[in-house]
Amino acid sequence: MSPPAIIAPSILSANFSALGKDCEDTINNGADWLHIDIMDGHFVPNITWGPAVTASPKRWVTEFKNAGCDLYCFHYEAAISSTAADSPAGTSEGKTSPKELIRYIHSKGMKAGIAIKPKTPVDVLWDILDGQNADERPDMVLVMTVEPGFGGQSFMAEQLPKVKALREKYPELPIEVDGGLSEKTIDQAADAGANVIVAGSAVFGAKDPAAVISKLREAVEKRRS
Ligand SMILES: O=C(CO)[C@H](O)[C@H](O)COP(=O)(O)O
Ligand SMILES: [Fe+2]
Repeated sequence: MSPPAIIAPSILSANFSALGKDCEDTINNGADWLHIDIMDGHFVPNITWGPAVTASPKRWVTEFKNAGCDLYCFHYEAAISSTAADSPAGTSEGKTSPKELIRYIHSKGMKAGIAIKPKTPVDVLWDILDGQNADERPDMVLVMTVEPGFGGQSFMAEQLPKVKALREKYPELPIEVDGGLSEKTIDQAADAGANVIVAGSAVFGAKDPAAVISKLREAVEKRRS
């Protein structure tokens, strides 16, 4: 059976002056996960939160584990462009490949996700998903459906063939979509096979966030086979 619906509101669209309350309300409204975008002003043209964030996805694994993260999802493109200087403080582990980074995240007791930007072909993931070592395989793939950087952008339906190709090849893999998801776009994403749904403005901008979360969930659940 395909994996269950997981609704992950992006707190990028929350009220930053009442973040704790917004997060609590969102969980009470039925969200499964909270999606926290770590943006560094370098990989994407925006800065969000995190300790003095850099372009390296490996640099902050331990810090985010200690801060309570369960799943650490990094960008494939950031990993392949990282350098030795991006290693975690106090280590000299050198350049990080996506497989090494997944193994490192697992060694810290977190699940690992790998994200691809709209211009990155899905083919780059096959070798990683088919890796011989289970420790080096991701627990989730994220197909970005906007250029990462900002909430409130339009959904890029042309990214959905990537989701479809992933779902056909990996019936049980959690597949996340992020960017422009709402009651208007969820059907296309769910049809393609996405089950982890990130929604920022659609949830935080809604009069009834619980109803939106529930509709997003229903759309995924009714397509499960
Ligand atoms: O990763 C992101 C942007 O890079 C956000 O998670 C995403 O944009 C969510 O916002 P919205 O649902 O409003 O598009
Ligand atoms: Fe995001």
